[in-house]
Amino acid sequence: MTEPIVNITGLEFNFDDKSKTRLCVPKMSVEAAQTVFLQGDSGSGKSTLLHLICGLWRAQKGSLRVLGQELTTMSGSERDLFRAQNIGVIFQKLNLIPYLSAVENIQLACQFAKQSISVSDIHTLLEKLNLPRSVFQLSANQLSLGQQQRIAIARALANKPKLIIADEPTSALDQDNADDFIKLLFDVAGQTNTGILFVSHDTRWAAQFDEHLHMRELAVLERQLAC
Ligand SMILES: Nc1ncnc2c1ncn2[C@@H]1O[C@H](COP(=O)(O)OP(=O)(O)OP(=O)(O)O)[C@@H](O)[C@H]1O
Repeated sequence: MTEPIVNITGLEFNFDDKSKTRLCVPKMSVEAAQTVFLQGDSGSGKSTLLHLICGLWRAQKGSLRVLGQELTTMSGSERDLFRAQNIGVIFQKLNLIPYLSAVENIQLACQFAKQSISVSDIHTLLEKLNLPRSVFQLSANQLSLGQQQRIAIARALANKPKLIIADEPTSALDQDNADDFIKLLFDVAGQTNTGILFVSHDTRWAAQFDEHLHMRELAVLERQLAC
């Protein structure tokens, strides 16, 4: 049997803060090409969990394997490279470089992942995402939010990741743009057999996902306030 692309057992993450906040995730998995909608109350630890799965943060205890690699024993730079090469990340804050064009933003992400991509492949990807050719060379800050979202998806897909992690990616969009965004994400991920772990407060789309997880069944957030 193949291992899930995300495979968590007995994970514990302690914030380095006075409140001694700890997130515990006994068990969680995402299968290859599976789409998972993750829901939870504000402050329940959704973003923290995604930061751990992306390798932005490192848990102190337990096991967190992504695509067969144990992230808890990697150094920060190893996790950065692993993320760049294997995980497409789309956060609410798109983190595009504002003065670079769509094409340059994607090239930069590929350079960081030590992978090469041709300009014509970038154009094909951007066209697939319905970004008009006329804006390919404009800087990101000259584009609409919806266009910037498309670049963020293209950048997340450029390295052909097996997993996309999206943390409230639609919260800055109006309903029509948000619906378009989800459709695009599913279309492109479906064509490439990419798994999706998607966090949102908006449950309208939950039914479209293969699995619907809730933080209260998945994790415990403990806080011991210092006296
Ligand atoms: N850098 C930090 N240092 C200490 N505690 C933090 C830090 N970031 C988050 N927390 C705490 O961890 C808990 C989980 O936060 P997190 O951002 O993961 O929740 P969330 O479910 O994503 O919330 P929301 O839906 O409001 O974005 C919160 O109680 C928060 O106060």
